[in-house]
Amino acid sequence: MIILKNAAVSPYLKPCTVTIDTGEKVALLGASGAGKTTLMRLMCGWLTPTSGDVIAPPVGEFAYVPQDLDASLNPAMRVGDIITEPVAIANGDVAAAVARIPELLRTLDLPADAAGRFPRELSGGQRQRVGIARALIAEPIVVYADEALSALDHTARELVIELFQAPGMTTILVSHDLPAAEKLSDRCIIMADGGIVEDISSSELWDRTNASPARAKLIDAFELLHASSMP
Ligand SMILES: Nc1ncnc2c1ncn2[C@@H]1O[C@H](COP(=O)(O)OP(=O)(O)OP(=O)(O)O)[C@@H](O)[C@H]1O
Repeated sequence: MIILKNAAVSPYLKPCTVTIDTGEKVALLGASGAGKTTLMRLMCGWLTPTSGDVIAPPVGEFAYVPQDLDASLNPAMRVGDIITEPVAIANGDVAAAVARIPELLRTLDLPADAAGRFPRELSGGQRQRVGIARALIAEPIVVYADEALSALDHTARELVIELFQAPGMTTILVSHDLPAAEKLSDRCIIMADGGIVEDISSSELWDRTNASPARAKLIDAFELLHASSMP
């Protein structure tokens, strides 16, 4: 469970109060600069609130999937070591993590011998999937994904969508992609000007009745983009 009680990061984030239950799938939505990453960093414990409280799983129990998965891989390390690195850093059971690699490679549709290769010996899409394997190796109970999905190729995206649906896994994802947020989450937290302005069920995402100005703008932007991409 993640609990924020009036948690603020002055001057960037206004007091935010939110409770996320274990297993919930939550999307953080909002325009650029709305405060999504700041809120996520607060939940990860990478930022300390200047006021209020944050209760969230500690390092070792959550995974963070960065936006640029490919660039997050160390080119000088072999894929197997890259994948198990978070376990080694957390002083976890590296041998058990190594034993999980073959299954993870299969799940993510990566070559069976990928662990012995360097990132440059894989395709761009395969490297992205190595980044996902790295995030999932420690069997996190919470996964934070900061705009990670938009950069994924189709196969990796579908795989990640499936993995994120695992019951019991809490997923918090920052997204600019409304259809993806609707598909991947049960709940949408809409942010604007450094604060939470709406906390709604994903089924209400497209309903303009009582929509906050921030959500109405997101819907407008999506429709504009969608209309302009029509022939
Ligand atoms: N360390 C910092 N120094 C200065 N400004 C900061 C810092 N951290 C956050 N901000 C500001 O706080 C606001 C929220 O930033 P944040 O990165 O959380 O937005 P976001 O909603 O994730 O945006 P984007 O979608 O563009 O990534 C922005 O105005 C940003 O410039």
